[in-house]
Amino acid sequence: MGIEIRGINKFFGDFVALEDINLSIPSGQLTALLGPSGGGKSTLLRIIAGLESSDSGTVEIEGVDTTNVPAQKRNVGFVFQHYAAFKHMTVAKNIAFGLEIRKRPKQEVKDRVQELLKLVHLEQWSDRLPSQLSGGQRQRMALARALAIEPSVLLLDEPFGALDAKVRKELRDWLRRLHDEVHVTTVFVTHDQEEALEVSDSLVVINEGRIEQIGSPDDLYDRPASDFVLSFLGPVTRLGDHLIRPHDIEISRYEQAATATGKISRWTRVGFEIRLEVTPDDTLHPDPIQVVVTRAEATALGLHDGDQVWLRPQAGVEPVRG
Ligand SMILES: Nc1ncnc2c1ncn2[C@@H]1O[C@H](COP(=O)(O)OP(=O)(O)OP(=O)(O)O)[C@@H](O)[C@H]1O
Repeated sequence: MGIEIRGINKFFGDFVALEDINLSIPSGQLTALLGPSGGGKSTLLRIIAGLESSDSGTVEIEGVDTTNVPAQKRNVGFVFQHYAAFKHMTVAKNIAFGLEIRKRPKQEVKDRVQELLKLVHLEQWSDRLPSQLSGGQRQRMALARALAIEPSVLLLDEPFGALDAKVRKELRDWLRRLHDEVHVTTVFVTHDQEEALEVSDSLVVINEGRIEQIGSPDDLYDRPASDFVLSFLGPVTRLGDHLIRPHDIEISRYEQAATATGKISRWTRVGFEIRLEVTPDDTLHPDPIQVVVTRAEATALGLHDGDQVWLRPQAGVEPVRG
C-alpha cells in the first residue's frame, strides 16, 4: 500500500521532466526525494498531490487509483517552501481552516486544533497572526495545518528551504520526532543530502527526470549504484582508478603496499576534522587526493604538512571504479 507510482512520464513541451518513474512508497515511512535542482522532484511530488497531471502512468494512494482524482479529493496534506498562510487569521484559525471547510463539529475542531498546537509546540502562539511568527514557527504551523485533515499522505516540498542553517537543523530533528509520533506516510523533497540522510527512512535519488537509486540512507551511502549517487551523497576523491570517500582512505607516513604515494600539500582544520590534500608522485594521476582524518588520528600518526605519505582504501572499503 502507501503510494504506488507506475510508468509516470511528464513533458513540458519537448522537455522530458520525468521519464518512466516507477516507485513504491511504503505506508507510514518518511521518504525523501533527493537530487539536484531541476531533476524533477517537485514535479513528481505535484503529480502525487494532483496539482500537476502526468502524460502517462498512474498514481495509487493507499490502494485507490487517484490518477484522475482532483487534488482536494486525494486527502493529501501539502507544505511548500513558502507557505501561504491566511495573513488575517490567527495561528489557531489557520490550523482549523481545513476542518471548518469540511464542516466538522465545533468541539471536534477545537479539540483537534489544541492537539495539533501541542504537537507542533505552538500552544502559546495560538492567538498570534502568522506575521508575528518566526520562519521556523510558520513552517510548524503549516505542518499542523496540513495534518489537521488527517491526510493519508503528507507531501513536503523543501519545507525548510528558506530558513537559516541552524533553524533548518532544529526543524529536521523535530520533523523526525514528529513523524515517529504521527507515522503518516510522508514524502519530503530536498536537494540537501545531509537533510535527506538524517531524516528519512528511505531515499529516492532523482536526476534529470530519472530515478538513479532507491534505498535506505545506509544503502545509498555505502553502496551507491553509480558515480552520480556516490558524489551526490557526500564528498569523493580519486584514488588511482577509483572513486572513494576522503575519510575511507588509510594514510601512513611509512612505506607500505599502497594505491598512491605523495606529499601532503595542504592542511585545513575544520572543527574536529583535518582535511588534507596529497599531491601524488604519479604523473599519470596528478590531481590532488583529498583525505580526511580526525585531529586525534593526525596526532597519533604524527602527520605534518609536507610529509611523504602512502594511501590506500581502509580495510573493508570497496571503492567504485570511476
Ligand atoms: N510548468 C512548467 N513548465 C515548463 N517547465 C517546467 C515547469 N515546471 C517544471 N519545469 C521544468 O522541469 C524540470 C524539473 O523541475 P522540478 O521543479 O520538478 O525540479 P526539482 O528537482 O524539484 O528542482 P528544484 O529543487 O530546483 O525545485 C526543470 O527543468 C523545470 O524547469
